[in-house]
Amino acid sequence: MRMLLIHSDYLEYEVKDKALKNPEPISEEQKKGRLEEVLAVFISVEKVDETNPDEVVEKAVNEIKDVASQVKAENVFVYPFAHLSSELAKPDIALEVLREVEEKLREEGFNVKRAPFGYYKAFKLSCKGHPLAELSRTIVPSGEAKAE
Ligand SMILES: Nc1ncnc2c1ncn2[C@@H]1O[C@H](CO)[C@@H](NC(=O)[C@@H](N)CO)[C@H]1O
Repeated sequence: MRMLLIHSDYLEYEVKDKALKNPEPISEEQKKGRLEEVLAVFISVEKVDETNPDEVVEKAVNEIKDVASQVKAENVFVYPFAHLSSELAKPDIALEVLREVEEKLREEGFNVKRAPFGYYKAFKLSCKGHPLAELSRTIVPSGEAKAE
C-alpha cells in the first residue's frame, strides 16, 4: 500500500464519471464531499497487500493515527487513488481495504469521510505547507520485501 498524506485547510471532490465498469454504488449526496482542517490520505492498495489485507489495514490505520496526532488533525479524508503504484490490487480487494481503513479510523474517534471508489473525480486541495504537511508511507504485509 502507498499513501500520500497531505495536511490541508480543506479537501473537496466532485464525482465526474465512472472509471471502472462497476464502480462503488453511491447516493446523490456522495457525489460531492468536503472536509475542512483535514488530513487527506490518498491511498493506492497494491497487489502485495492481497497476501494479508487485515495486517495492511492495521498498519495503515496506525500510520495515519501517528501522523494525525503529530499535525493535530481530527478530520481524515480517505481518498482512493490509483496513481501511487504500478502494482495495483484488484478493485474488489482495494475497496474492502479502504472501507476497513475508514471504519477503524472512525472507531478510533476520528471524523472520517471516504471519497467514492471507481470514479473520475474533480478535487480541490489546500495544503498547509508546514514541514509535516506532505508525507508518504509505504506499507507491506510482514515477510514481504518493500518494493523500491
Ligand atoms: N488498487 C486501487 N487502489 C485505490 N483505488 C483504486 C484501486 N483500483 C481501483 N481504484 C479506484 O478505481 C478508480 C479507477 O482506477 C480509481 N480512481 C482514481 O484513482 C481517481 N483519482 C481517478 O483517477 C480509484 O477510485
